[in-house]
Amino acid sequence: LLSHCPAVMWVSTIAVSLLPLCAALLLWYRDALVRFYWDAILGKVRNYLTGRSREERLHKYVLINSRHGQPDSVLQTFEHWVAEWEFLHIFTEKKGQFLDSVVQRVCPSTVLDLGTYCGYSAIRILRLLPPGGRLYSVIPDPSLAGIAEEMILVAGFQPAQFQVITSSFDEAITRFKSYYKVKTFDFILMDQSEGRYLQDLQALKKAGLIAPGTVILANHSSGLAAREFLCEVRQDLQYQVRYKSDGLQEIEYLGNGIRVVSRRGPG
Ligand SMILES: C[S@@+](CC[C@H](N)C(=O)[O-])C[C@H]1O[C@@H](n2cnc3c(N)ncnc32)[C@H](O)[C@@H]1O
Repeated sequence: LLSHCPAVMWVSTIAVSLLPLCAALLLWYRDALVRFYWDAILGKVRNYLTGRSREERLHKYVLINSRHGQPDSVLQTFEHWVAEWEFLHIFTEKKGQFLDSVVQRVCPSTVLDLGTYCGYSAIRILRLLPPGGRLYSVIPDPSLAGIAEEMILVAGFQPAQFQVITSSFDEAITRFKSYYKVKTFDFILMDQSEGRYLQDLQALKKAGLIAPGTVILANHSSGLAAREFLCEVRQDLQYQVRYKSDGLQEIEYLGNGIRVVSRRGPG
């Protein structure tokens, strides 16, 4: 009987025709949905039950379970936490290996890590820096900065090798030359919110903190929020997008150098 009702037939037709769109949207926003699920529901329940934030729970777990002074053990303990306990938005597995390969190739002396979070990517980079290399890592939230700094120290790095900066990204960028005496960065990891990528890149350039040869690795740069950033670096002949892998874009600042045909990397 229902199949003879025109209204039901219309609704069914529309529902079926919208299915591919819904599937595409689910696929496109799957990372955001996973994040929402963990952040909004399970995370809050756990915060309530333990009286600690997720990052404080991770901090305690790493302090207890890692071998202090051994960066790889600290990194593995982070990864174990993510695999067994709670989702964290950090570089792991494929992305981490790609980050390692870029750092090893660039061999940077001065590094900027935008979006320290709990210090995972900072430790990952620090363990590959040449002697005398220094990493500056920026995170506006002071409680996260405290956790990250302790994690980096637990991994065995000395204060002379790194600086965790607790300030807005804008303020940090304006102070690198005057206060931290940074000339230019050889390598920049962009893992703050994607909507900031373009403005932070422009601010870094305006402040004279990037030079020909500076390599920028931008995470989640294929998403909608980073579209403007990606259009800019693709169109501007001063940049070369060199490798793409798993949502990561490796970009080299050439200045007025010559742009060569782009190469595809692993992944
Ligand atoms: C994806 S996490 C960085 C993860 C880190 N790179 C790692 O792998 O260990 C990004 C961090 O930057 C912070 N962040 C991003 N955009 C921000 C903004 N506009 N203001 C304040 N904090 C921001 C987030 O709160 C989070 O702590």
